[in-house]
Amino acid sequence: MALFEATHIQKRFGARVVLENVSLSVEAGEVHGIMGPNGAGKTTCFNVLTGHYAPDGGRITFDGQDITGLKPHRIARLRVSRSFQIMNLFDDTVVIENVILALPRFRAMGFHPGRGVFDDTDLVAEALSVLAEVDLDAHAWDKAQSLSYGQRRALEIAVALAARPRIVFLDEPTSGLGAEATRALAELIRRLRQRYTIVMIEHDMAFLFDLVDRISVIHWGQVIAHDTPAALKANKWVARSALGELA
Ligand SMILES: Nc1ncnc2c1ncn2[C@@H]1O[C@H](COP(=O)(O)OP(=O)(O)OP(=O)(O)O)[C@@H](O)[C@H]1O
Repeated sequence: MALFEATHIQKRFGARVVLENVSLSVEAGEVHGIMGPNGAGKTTCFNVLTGHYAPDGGRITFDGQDITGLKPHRIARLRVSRSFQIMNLFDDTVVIENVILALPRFRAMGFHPGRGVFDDTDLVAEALSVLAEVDLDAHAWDKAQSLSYGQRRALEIAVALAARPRIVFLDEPTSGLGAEATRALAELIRRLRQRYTIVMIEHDMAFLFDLVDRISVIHWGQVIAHDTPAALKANKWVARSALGELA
């Protein structure tokens, strides 16, 4: 049984049908890529899968449980995490604070005016271990705004990992990164894949094809192909219609 499965997902905005019939499944331990031309509906698909938009049709299951239409916080509580295309960090704070604020145990404690973010040494240790997973533990007490662009992307991923997700959705992780930072990110994802199931939208074909087990190609509101990178490269029709760079 697939860990995460979406069947016949539909989503429209007014009269505009963005997802007409999207079905995809992700196995536990897999790195799954989502690609397709600009405006194909990839981010909309993520938004539906993670509860940010309610679908107009179709069904989504996670670990056998129907999660269709659940609110984002309910889905997040099942340990489904996501990162966003636009960097979503608290810049004025130190690196580790970004992670502490995302820890489920910190969030469950609620807000108390007298309590500081760093008061609980167990939470600090937990956040440090998350930062170590993305190689940012040495920068834990630096201001978030002092990080390089590539390190900021790693911190964003750490924020997504803070909930110890069973599956993590990354929306265009290489966007805005130069060649060196992209290489470092590929290395990071190679390590993370040993612990996490990952789904990522990506435009950088070389990056994607190198890292993923399978790819779903979204075009015209549907998954037009679903296969391994090698098989997709060999599929001339897919290459012409959706992979521009490879054609
Ligand atoms: N909230 C919304 N209201 C109306 N239209 C929307 C909304 N969100 C997305 N769309 C439209 O849905 C279409 C698909 O957008 P989406 O961002 O999902 O595509 P994408 O494949 O992620 O594109 P890109 O690769 O450029 O990020 C676009 O035409 C977009 O304008």
